[in-house]
Amino acid sequence: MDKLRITGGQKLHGDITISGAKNAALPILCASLLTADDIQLHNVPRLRDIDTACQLLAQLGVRAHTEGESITLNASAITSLEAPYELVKTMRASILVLGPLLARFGKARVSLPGGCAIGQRPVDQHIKGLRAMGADIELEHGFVVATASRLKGATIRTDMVTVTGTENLLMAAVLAEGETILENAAQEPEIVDLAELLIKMGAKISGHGTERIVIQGVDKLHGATHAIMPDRIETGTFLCAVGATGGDILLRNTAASTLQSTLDKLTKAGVNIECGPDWIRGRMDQRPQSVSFSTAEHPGFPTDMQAQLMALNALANGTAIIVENIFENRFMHVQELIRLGAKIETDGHTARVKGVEKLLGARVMATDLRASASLVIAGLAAQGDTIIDRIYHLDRGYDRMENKLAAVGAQIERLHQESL
Ligand SMILES: CC(=O)N[C@H]1[C@@H](OP(=O)(O)OP(=O)(O)OC[C@H]2O[C@@H](n3ccc(=O)[nH]c3=O)[C@H](O)[C@@H]2O)O[C@H](CO)[C@@H](O)[C@@H]1O
Ligand SMILES: C=C(OP(=O)(O)O)C(=O)O
Repeated sequence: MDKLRITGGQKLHGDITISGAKNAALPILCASLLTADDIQLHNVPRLRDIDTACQLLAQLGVRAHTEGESITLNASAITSLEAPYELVKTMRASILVLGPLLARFGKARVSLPGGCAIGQRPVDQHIKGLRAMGADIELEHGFVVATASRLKGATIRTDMVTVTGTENLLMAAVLAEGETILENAAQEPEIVDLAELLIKMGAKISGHGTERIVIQGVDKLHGATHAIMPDRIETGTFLCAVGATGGDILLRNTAASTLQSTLDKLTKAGVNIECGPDWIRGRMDQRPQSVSFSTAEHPGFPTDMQAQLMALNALANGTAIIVENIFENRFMHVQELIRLGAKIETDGHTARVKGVEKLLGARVMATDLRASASLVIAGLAAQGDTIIDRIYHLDRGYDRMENKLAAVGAQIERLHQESL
């Protein structure tokens, strides 16, 4: 297992190009199942979840051609309607093949995604919505087994806001007969990106980006070309890093409008933020100020940024109260941040972070994707060496993170398994 070694204390200076968004690319890759024509995607991030999604699509018979950050997919010769456990267990977003397979082929068998470290994460709302559209769904031997002659439009109100739930139902509804209304829909920018691709493919969708999405089903979709939106979480992660270390970084190929709540909190923490049409500059020349926050659905503060902003707070002047409202078990980075010298207490969904003047490098373990990112940020600001173990979590969702950080002055290197 690879590790990262970081020698902290370097200020970050320079440019970083932000990659395409993992959480937009994953549903969009699955949307290729909705047509027999080519789907040509650009700005696809290079990371492990994308490889897993491509393996899953290949297993279903989708042909893919990759060239740099572009992938062309063709689902004209599907050979299987089953997403096996081996692939689904490594990536929960695999459940996103359910809606498209059912809508186009009337059948799908998808392994139930395993309980992941950050919470239980059931898929009951995906199932409830597809049933409302007329699908017959059974849970058999750990698989969701779904059939439908043709899905029928319905008004669906999910019990809570769910991002992949909204995406699955959206992809099912575009080929259903009649009108579907998704109420209490997720409003995340990644939903908008998916809807924009589907519209290019001939889907009739309105209201995406609001809590009520209206879809008029069509008989057939066609090919399209689309560039994946920039990754707002990668953007926010690098801004937290410069907030913790100090310095001046220019993030290119990003979109400030997709991360306003994060930018607001970073500004309160003392980071000087300037935005242009496709760039954000973050400058920091002081000790950060503590900033309290609660995670919420978009446009609220994203749970996927909670760990990173906690790392910044660990070094801040003052005490921050952080409330995690989306996942029941998303504080696993706390124990590791404490190993670096942070002063954090948790009580249920609330963490109290009393900023310290310095962190000291130590050996720590990554427990999930954003927890790993928080340890990188803390390690960059800590005195001495930090070794982060189990960085396969980081590789799931960050595109060559250590290279991007090294290019702006961080002392960070990957220790490959064989060199350990
Ligand atoms: C690939 C992807 O886009 N992942 C993102 C997506 O995950 P994901 O789509 O899995 O997260 P959801 O929005 O579905 O989850 C929100 C909450 O609803 C619960 N829930 C969800 C569905 C369901 O059927 N039943 C149920 O109880 C979940 O356990 C969680 O407590 O949104 C999360 C919330 O912004 C982000 O942290 C993830 O990075
Ligand atoms: C939790 C995340 O991803 P996933 O839903 O793929 O586990 C994330 O991107 O932070």
